Amino acid sequence: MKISKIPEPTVIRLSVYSRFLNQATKNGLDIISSDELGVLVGIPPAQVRKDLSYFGEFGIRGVGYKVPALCDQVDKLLGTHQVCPCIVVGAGRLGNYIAQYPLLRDRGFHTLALFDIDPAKWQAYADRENGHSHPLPPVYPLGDLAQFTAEHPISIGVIAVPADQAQAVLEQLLQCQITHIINVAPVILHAPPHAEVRNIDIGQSLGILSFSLGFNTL
Ligand SMILES: NC(=O)c1ccc[n+]([C@@H]2O[C@H](COP(=O)([O-])OP(=O)(O)OC[C@H]3O[C@@H](n4cnc5c(N)ncnc54)[C@H](O)[C@@H]3O)[C@@H](O)[C@H]2O)c1
Repeated sequence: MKISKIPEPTVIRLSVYSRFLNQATKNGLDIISSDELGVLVGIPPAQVRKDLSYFGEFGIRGVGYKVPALCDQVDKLLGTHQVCPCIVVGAGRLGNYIAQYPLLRDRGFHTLALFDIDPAKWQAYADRENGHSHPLPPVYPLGDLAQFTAEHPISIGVIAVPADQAQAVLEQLLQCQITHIINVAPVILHAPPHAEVRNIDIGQSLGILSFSLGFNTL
């Protein structure tokens, strides 16, 4: 099935189901109905049934869905069942956190390396490595980005640098043929149509909540 044929809001909901179903599988839940799934993830059951209809007649009529099998199908559709090699540019607090976050690794998001302009960040990695063996990804100079990406197939690049550096980093990633990008810097980036940039900004969500709370004074 071609993922491009599925509308984006459905893909977003599938990733919500995936998160829930992975946890439910770990907890040993065997069967779930679309009604139960809808209530538990906060999506109307009719919408859940419509979304899951992308899998054809997969559920057991009158019973529901086998949780591990449904989880497997959703992850296969999203592509999260396979390893997705990533790099992170900006080895600061957030960049390191993303690179080391176990849940992302569990979901196939493997950070192969971080890149930074600050020699202290490469040195910190070298010191760590000399001290003991560890599973953390290496930190390299930004100048090594082109060579590294030529030698390793990278699916996703993460931009975790200060806002005023983010556009330049985006352009460097594009030059390295990395077109699928997560940007956590609080800035709007300008990307060509063939690139897909996803922005993640807690500040933006706070603004929306602040409005919902009625904090506006107009
Ligand atoms: N998305 C969110 O909700 C959220 C939350 C917190 C922070 N942020 C943003 O994430 C970004 C990183 O935050 P942080 O706290 O990790 O910052 P940080 O200062 O700890 O780390 C930034 C790193 O980027 C490196 N850097 C600077 N310019 C670079 C360049 N051109 N190329 C490569 N590396 C470069 C720095 O040397 C540093 O190691 C910032 O833009 C920050 O505003 C976003």
